[in-house]
Order: sequence, then C-alpha cells, then structure tokens
Amino acid sequence: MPIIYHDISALQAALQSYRGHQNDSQVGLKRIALVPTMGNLHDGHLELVKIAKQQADIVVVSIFVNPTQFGAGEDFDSYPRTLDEDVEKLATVEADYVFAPSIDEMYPVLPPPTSVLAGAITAQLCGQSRAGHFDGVGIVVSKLFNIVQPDMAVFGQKDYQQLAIIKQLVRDLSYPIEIIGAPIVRAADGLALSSRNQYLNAAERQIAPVLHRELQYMVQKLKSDDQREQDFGSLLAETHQRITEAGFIIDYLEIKTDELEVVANNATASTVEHKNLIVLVAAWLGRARLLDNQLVTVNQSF
Ligand SMILES: Nc1ncnc2c1ncn2[C@@H]1O[C@H](COP(=O)(O)OP(=O)(O)OP(=O)(O)O)[C@@H](O)[C@H]1O
Ligand SMILES: CC(C)(CO)[C@@H](O)C(=O)[O-]
Ligand code: BAL
Repeated sequence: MPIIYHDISALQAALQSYRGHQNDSQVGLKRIALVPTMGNLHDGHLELVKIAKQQADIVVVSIFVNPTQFGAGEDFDSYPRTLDEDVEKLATVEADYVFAPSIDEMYPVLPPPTSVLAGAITAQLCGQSRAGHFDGVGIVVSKLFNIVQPDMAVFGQKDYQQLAIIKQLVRDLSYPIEIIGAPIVRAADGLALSSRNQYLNAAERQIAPVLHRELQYMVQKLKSDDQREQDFGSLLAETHQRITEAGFIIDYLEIKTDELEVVANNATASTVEHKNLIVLVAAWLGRARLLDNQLVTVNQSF
C-alpha cells in the first residue's frame, strides 16, 4: 500500500532520503515523479501513475480538491472525495506515496495573497468560461512542485489547456521538472474518463460518447481529400449543431493550433499554415461539464 502523508514536513522528510544528499554519495539518488490529482480516481489517473512508474523510481500522487480553482457556484462542495478507495486503487499500480493535505496545510491564508498568473493563454477555452480557474491551478501546482520537488510530473492531455499552462509555468519559473503529457484514457464507447462523469444519469451516459464521435468525425473530415476545401467555420457550425441536437449545451468547440494559437474560421485543411491542429470541446450534459479533444495533422501531401 502507498504511504499516506497529510503534512508537508512529513512527506518532505520521507522523500529526502531519495535525493542522494547523504554523505555526498549518489547511493540514495532516485528519480521522483509527481502525479497531481483531485482524487476520485479512475483508470485515467491510474494510467498516469503507470507512466510515472515507467519513468521514475518513486511515484507520489497528490490528492487535493483545490478550492482556489473552483469559481462561485461550481461544484467544490459536492466534488466526490473518496480517499480510502483512491488509496486502494493506487496500491494496484504500486504508487509509493499519497500526499493528501488539508486545506489549512496547503493554504495558511485563504485566498492566498500571492498569485501565479499564466497570462494570455488563459483568456480562451476553459479559462474564458471559468474565470480565475487557471490562477488557482497555477498556485496549487507551483506549491506541489515546491513541496515534492519531483524530477518529473505527469498530466493528462484531456485537460489540454491545463497541460499547456503547466509547460509554460515550468519554462517561465525555471522549475527543473520534466512535464509528461499522457494520452486520454477512454471508456469502451469512447467517452473520456473523468471524475465528473458520475454526475451523468443513465440516459445522459448513453448520450455522452457523442462528443468523442463528433470529434472523430471532424478529424476524419479534416484529413479527407474530398473535404479539404471546406472552411473550418462551416465544419465547426455543422458539428456544433449535431452536438447540440444530441442534448449538450456547448461551452466551446474550436479548432486551434496544437500550441493553442488562433486558426481563422475561413481557413481550410489545404490553406491552413500550421498543420498540427487540435479540435477541442467543452460541453454540458445535465450537471456534468465534459471535456474532450483530438489532435490532427492536416494537409501534409498538398
Ligand atoms: N481520461 C483521462 N485520461 C488521461 N488523463 C486524465 C483523464 N482524466 C483525468 N486525467 C488527468 O488526471 C489529472 C487529474 O485530473 P482530475 O483529478 O481533475 O481528474 P478528472 O477526471 O479530470 O476530474 P474532473 O472531472 O474534475 O475534470 C489531470 O492531469 C487530468 O488531465
Ligand atoms: C492539476 C490539478 C490536480 C490541480 O489541482 C487539477 O487541476 C486536476 O486535477 O487536473
Ligand atoms: N481536471 C480539471 C480540474 C478542474 O476541473 O477543476
């Protein structure tokens, strides 16, 4: 079973022995990976741990429902907290340590007077509809990096904008941490696994895979020879309509470059300059706000 720590100092004392500082020898040196989560773990999270295990000797999984990344009226109070089950699941993938701090331990002063802001990248997509969300992610991830001081950290590509922001954070604040992006883990019917999927009722759960199917359809069209003259604006509009007709309320559906730069709506797969694109969606189905995305490389042969 992983060892659980609730206190920063106890976790740091445990990790210190792996850092190779004793007697100036390298004997104790081990690579440490961090997998940050908000708990209520599913196979997507366990995949991050498996990837971490392949790259590192010691894997620390943090479980913390971070209040500073939730806006007013969001689901901070009702977010599922399942620490005992989470620890059992983590034992199956041989995570070494769980860091599950209290709010007071993480935030002696709440809200913290210090900010970690990511700038322009947050003015779009999830950052646009969840004002302040990525400021909260920025400060909590910075704190986790400082507390654990890992050699690497693993994040899922399901939260693609978050992953891009963390890479920017590491670059700009000179964290000596390798950021590993992990592919999206899906249910058999294609739905991206997410803790919030459990907000779906049975009927909504049947509808939910439409999101992935529609992204796949868009990607297929973007790559197909016949469709390469269709402008992105009209492709987005028809997909938007089908997703809405299925019962979703779309927050955003966009085509961006894989670096999250703007792509003009009148571009087509044959005219677009940057060939590595991503289609991203966030949409409400009942109480659940679902995210998905798919990378696509277009127009290589023209
Ligand atoms: N299906 C998935 N595939 C790959 N990574 C995932 C998947 N779901 C979550 N992750 C990653 O797990 C990490 C922790 O995410 P989090 O605990 O918020 O889980 P979540 O299922 O995304 O929950 P939520 O429903 O709150 O979005 C993040 O890096 C996230 O991108
Ligand atoms: C990275 C993270 C654990 C920070 O609270 C959270 O945003 C998440 O679960 O993706
Ligand atoms: N995985 C995203 C965390 C959040 O929605 O707050």
